[in-house]
Amino acid sequence: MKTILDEIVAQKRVEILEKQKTQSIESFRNSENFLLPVKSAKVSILDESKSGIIAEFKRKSPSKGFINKDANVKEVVSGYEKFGASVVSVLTDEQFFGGSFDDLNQAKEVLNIPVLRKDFIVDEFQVYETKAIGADLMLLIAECLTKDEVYHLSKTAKEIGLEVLLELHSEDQLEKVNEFIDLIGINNRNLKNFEVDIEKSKQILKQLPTDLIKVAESGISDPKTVKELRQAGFQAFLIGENFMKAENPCLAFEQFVKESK
Ligand SMILES: O=P(O)(O)OC[C@@H](O)[C@@H](O)c1c[nH]c2ccccc12
Repeated sequence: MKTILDEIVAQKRVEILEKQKTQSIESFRNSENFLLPVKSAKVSILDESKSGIIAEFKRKSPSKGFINKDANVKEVVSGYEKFGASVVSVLTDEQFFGGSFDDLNQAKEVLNIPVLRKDFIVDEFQVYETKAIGADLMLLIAECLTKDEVYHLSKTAKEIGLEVLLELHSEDQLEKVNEFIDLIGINNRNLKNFEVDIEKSKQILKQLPTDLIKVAESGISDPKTVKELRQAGFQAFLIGENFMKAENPCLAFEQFVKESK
């Protein structure tokens, strides 16, 4: 059966082909951002003066539809940083998540903490693009990549200075972890059917390499859950919808951080 993830990836491949008509890896290499140093998410997450939260800017999602269509990106992400976010995640997929490069650029303009490009990266072209648009790290989703693809894409990312967050959803994807991965995310949300199961993160955690930063992703809406996951051994928490759906995402974030300490 064709899943939403298959649909998104198929669409990505169409977009990449379209972009390749006018852009090339070479053009990315020559871009202004390309030689700029990246900010380390690893370092920021381990900085104990911050919350450990990777706060996400997400306008919509395939599972929820519009969450906050017209949110002001600069306002929201500045609040995230001010109240202790370790990293900001910005969706750059347009069709399914309502994101854009412009959102990422605007976020970059006001932030001092690292910015994660949240998208569906399936081709080397997008890795170079990620650096060219000024992101500090990128997401790779194990579910839609072979072990070889994860290896190749993460190696390329490291070569150009980007950090890599590899997202896993099940134990059998652990074999895709390699030496170029900086952070491992366990997605509580099954991208095939959108079911959320917090216990999932805890189960897989026990089997993760100890030297990597471990991120619990998705479906977190209670500060107590963060405490619980931190106790279990997670160092970072990727949270989007819970803040974005609030009338004032910054305030919601501030409150959440206080209660999750
Ligand atoms: O909004 P939530 O439930 O707090 O989840 C954030 C983040 O984990 C989620 O947006 C996400 C996790 N993996 C992804 C892959 C692609 C797009 C989005 C995602």
